[in-house]
Amino acid sequence: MRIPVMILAGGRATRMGGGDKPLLPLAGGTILSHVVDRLAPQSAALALNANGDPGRFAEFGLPVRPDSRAGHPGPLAGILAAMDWAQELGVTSVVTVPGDTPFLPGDLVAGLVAARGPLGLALAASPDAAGELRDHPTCGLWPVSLRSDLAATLDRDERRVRAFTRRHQPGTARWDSTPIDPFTNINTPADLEAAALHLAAP
Ligand SMILES: Nc1nc2c(ncn2[C@@H]2O[C@H](COP(=O)(O)OP(=O)(O)OP(=O)(O)O)[C@@H](O)[C@H]2O)c(=O)[nH]1
Repeated sequence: MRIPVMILAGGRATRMGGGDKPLLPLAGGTILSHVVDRLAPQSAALALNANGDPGRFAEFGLPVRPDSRAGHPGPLAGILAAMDWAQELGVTSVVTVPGDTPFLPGDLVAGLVAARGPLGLALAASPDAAGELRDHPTCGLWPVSLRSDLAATLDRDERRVRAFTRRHQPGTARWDSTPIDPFTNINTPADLEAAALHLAAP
């Protein structure tokens, strides 16, 4: 099953000092180019969720969709935009990934599809430093059937992605480090430096 993927790039990057974190240079490309390279072979269609002038992402040639609900900060607004896009495409599910995770697995979409819960929701997960399995709630497979519940959640000004996913019995797809955790995200300049070193290693 080929499923569309939306890359969430609507954050404010406060820990990075502001601006478009996905467009920061990384190992001969940008953080976002690494995300796109990993997702393009496994998705039926790719789009970006970002607000403001879409022209700054022109080099990628991807559709850029703003948050469906302006004034609702946080990733849930981006996930709603992904569901709206999926509905327009006439498909029943959509995958979202954060735009600041350059090491995503090459079998992400297939793994999420295989792990779907009873309502069709699946989240990616990986063990943390203590070995505890930790889910990554912005990296998941979302059934469009949850759209009206998600819109109502935003209308109530609830912003926590985990609180939303817990209500919908998510399945969990696990990936281990190879040797880096594939869901490592880049939040700070030190994270960016560490990612560049990892990619430069032989
Ligand atoms: N559409 C949308 N996506 C968001 C928003 N805030 C965060 N995200 C996305 O959610 C994912 C996780 O974001 P965070 O790391 O929590 O936030 P960030 O803006 O990237 O960075 P910080 O401001 O440093 O926390 C990333 O893919 C962000 O692009 C938002 O207000 N709207």
